Formats: sequence, C-alpha cells, structure tokens
Amino acid sequence: MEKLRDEVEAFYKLPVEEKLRYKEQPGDYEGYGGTGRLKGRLEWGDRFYMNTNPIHRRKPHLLPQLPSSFRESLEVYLEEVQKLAMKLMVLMAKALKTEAKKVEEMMDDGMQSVRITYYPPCPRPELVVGITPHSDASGITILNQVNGVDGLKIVKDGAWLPLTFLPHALVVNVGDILEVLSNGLYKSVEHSVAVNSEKERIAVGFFFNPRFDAEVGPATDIVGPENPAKFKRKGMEQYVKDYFAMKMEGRSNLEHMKIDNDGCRQ
Ligand SMILES: O=C(O)CCC(=O)C(=O)O
Ligand SMILES: [Fe+2]
Repeated sequence: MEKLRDEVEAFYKLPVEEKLRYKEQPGDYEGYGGTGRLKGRLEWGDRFYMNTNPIHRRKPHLLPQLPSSFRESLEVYLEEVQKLAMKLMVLMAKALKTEAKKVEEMMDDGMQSVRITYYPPCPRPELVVGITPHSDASGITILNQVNGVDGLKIVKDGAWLPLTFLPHALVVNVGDILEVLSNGLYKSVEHSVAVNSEKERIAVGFFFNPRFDAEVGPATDIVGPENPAKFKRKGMEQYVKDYFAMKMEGRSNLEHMKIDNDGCRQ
C-alpha cells in the first residue's frame, strides 16, 4: 500500500503533458480527466478512471501504458483487493440468505475499475466539492485513502457525516448493485469529499461489479410474495451503458432500476 501511495504521488507530480497522454477522449468515460462542474460548484480534483477487468477490456492507451513501476504496483494491489472484494460479497450473500455460489459466479471475472483521485489543497474549500455527492453504481467499492488525509463524508440518517479513517484502513461502500441484489436491504451510501485548505488528499477507489453477461436484479431466491421485487432486471452491459449516460447526482442513478409502486413491472 505504501508503494502504491508513492507511485500515485509520483504520477500526479508528472508534467501535465505526460498525464495528458491518458486524457479522457470525447465520448469516453475512461482516462485522466480534470474537473467537472455541477450545479455551480467546482469539483476540485484530478481523476483517472479506468476499467481494469476483464483484461481484454483494458484500453490499450491506459493501464498498459502507465509508467511500469506504477503499473506493477497497481496490478499487485488490484489482485489483492479483488480477492478481498469477492470474500466480502460472498459473506454479504450469506447474510442475505441468497445462494452464495450464484453471487460468486456473477462476480467472477466481472467488471472491475479504479478511480484514482488527487485532491489538491484549496484555499477556499467551502466554495468547492472534492466530488459531487453520489452513490457508486458498483456492487461494492473499496476505498483506500492512500496518503492518510481525511475528507470522505457520507449521508447517515439524512445528514452529512465526515469520516475518519483509521490509519491504513480500507473503507467498503455498498454500491447500487448490492442494493438491487439485496432488494433494498442494503442501501447504497451517498458520499462526497471535502477538500482541505492545507493538505493534498489522494484516494484510490476500486469498484467491484458483476460480469458483463450477468443480469443485475434482486436475487431471485429472496424475492416472492412476501418480499416483492423493488427493482427491475437489466443485463450488466446495458446497466453500465445507462449509468454512464446519466449525470452523477446523489442516489438518483438508482431510479432507473426502480419498479413503480403501483406494482407494474416494465
Ligand atoms: O475520494 C474518495 O474517498 C471517494 C471517491 C469516490 O467517491 C469515487 O471515486 O467514487
Ligand atoms: Fe464514489
């Protein structure tokens, strides 16, 4: 984890021309991107988002072209964190009393991605956000606050709650897909990041998702007359496409999966 921190720090210190080799291309959502603007508040951070699995979906100009020591430490990290994510998903499936094997199959060699974000210090932090409030579209997300600077905040009981990470701890967020899978039992968490006026912050988020040929929907063995499905079913490929066509905003991205309250299924 220390190696990854050093590599990420070194990457963000590279001259901008170097980083622009990985620039987000128009119409693509992967690559190195700057700040966006939403509802008038500037997002204060440099981000690098890319798909890391399945391997054949890696964009040739992104991960394979990273400086080799960065790429190597990232690959080692990804290898470990995906094992951890699978263990956690299986435990969650058991807790949900759904067939753990099915969940394991659904997540095996699934879509995995990372977002590496560098939040520089901001002299007027109250005027900006680190990242627009959102929930992750993922099954689960494993967040690593690599340089130990806090900033993550979540919505709990309707109010924003700043989090303090224990040193070297990873934070696991429930994403929208786990909410859907659990038919609403686990809620995906709305979160955002506050930036610091003095310290830079670096975070690596790992998003663990089903396979592209899997179906996203409530686990079939937990829904029934007693527990009617609250969400639609959609192929993972379509789910991802629909997600990236939307703007990031709170938990609204989950709306497209909801079944209307009148009980009509689409
Ligand atoms: O910087 C963080 O801790 C969170 C970033 C985040 O929410 C994301 O990349 O989806
Ligand atoms: Fe997030």
